[in-house]
Amino acid sequence: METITLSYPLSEDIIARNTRAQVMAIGQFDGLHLGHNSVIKSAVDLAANIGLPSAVMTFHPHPKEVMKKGDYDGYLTPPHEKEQLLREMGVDYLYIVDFNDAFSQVSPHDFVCGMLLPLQVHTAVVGFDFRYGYRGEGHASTLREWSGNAMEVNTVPAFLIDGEKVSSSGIRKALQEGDVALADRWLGRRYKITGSVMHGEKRGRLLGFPTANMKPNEHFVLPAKGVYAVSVNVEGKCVSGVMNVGVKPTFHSDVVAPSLEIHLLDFNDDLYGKMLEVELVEFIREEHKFESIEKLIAQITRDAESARKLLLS
Ligand SMILES: Cc1cc2nc3c(=O)[nH]c(=O)nc-3n(C[C@H](O)[C@H](O)[C@H](O)COP(=O)(O)O)c2cc1C
Ligand SMILES: Nc1ncnc2c1ncn2[C@@H]1O[C@H](COP(=O)(O)OP(=O)(O)OP(=O)(O)O)[C@@H](O)[C@H]1O
Repeated sequence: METITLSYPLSEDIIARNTRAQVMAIGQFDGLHLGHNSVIKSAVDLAANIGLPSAVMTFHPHPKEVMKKGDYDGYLTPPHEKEQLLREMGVDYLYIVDFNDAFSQVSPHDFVCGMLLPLQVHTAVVGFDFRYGYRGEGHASTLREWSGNAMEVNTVPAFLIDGEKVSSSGIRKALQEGDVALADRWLGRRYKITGSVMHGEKRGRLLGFPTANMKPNEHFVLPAKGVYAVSVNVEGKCVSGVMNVGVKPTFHSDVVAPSLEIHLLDFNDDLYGKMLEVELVEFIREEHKFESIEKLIAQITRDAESARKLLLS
């Protein structure tokens, strides 16, 4: 797969190199959940059937981040992970459009005529509720119209689970409520956060539970504060663990930003500076302020046992 970054208006270079018609799925696609998969798979399958390359057009940064919408809280799949997942789906070209204030003002007509037609989009594949252009005024139904019938448009029906439309915002909400099972069901895989191990306050070892303090390498959506059973990829090796997402109220009363701390089961190597991929497996409990360190240690011992039962038995 080739990744191409674009900005509006398109440069002469980009227009000149795009000489081949393509089938393009268009959308934000944060999370690449099962609804997104059905749109992208439909584009990949159609492209194969008619002998054209398949493409995905997405936008970065997230429009909600640029437009300072109050409900923006990070990425489910930052660009690097999105790229990897799309490659695995067999997409030929990934176009990442620079989403900025100026681009947010581009009209639906100009998006179609100034971006999709010069990129030789033969068929645009979008979901039933796709919106585009200034204030989201463009609909799937107007794509063909603005192209003067030069472009085909395939609209994919809603992908539902238990009667509900699978959506990125639903997955964000589920994670923020600690509902890992729902997030996983809608994603079609486990939610994963990637980051590197930093030095912490070095208290964990004294408690008998050394922890890797992880700094996410992107602005990921964080799950609800609490304790989770996790499966961790440490340099290609899969290790089970238990993670606390929280502010450690037993020791601090003024911390606001939650930290991510992982205790790996049956593991003793030095992890500082290493990259971890942490998959959430199950929510175990909420974070508490304990009245003594002994009570905290007893609880973490039970947490580690719960994680062991969930992951290793
Ligand atoms: C599985 C697990 C559960 C934890 N639960 C809590 C908790 O409920 N309340 C709390 O104040 N700290 C909790 N902690 C955080 C510990 O207080 C923390 O690991 C310790 O302060 C060490 O921090 P440091 O690595 O930054 O030195 C938990 C840690 C782990 C690994
Ligand atoms: N469940 C779904 N079924 C079919 N198409 C979908 C589904 N979810 C999204 N799409 C389509 O995928 C493309 C990308 O959509 P978008 O990223 O806005 O999805 P979303 O999950 O609904 O996001 P949000 O929850 O943030 O509104 C659009 O063309 C959209 O119509």
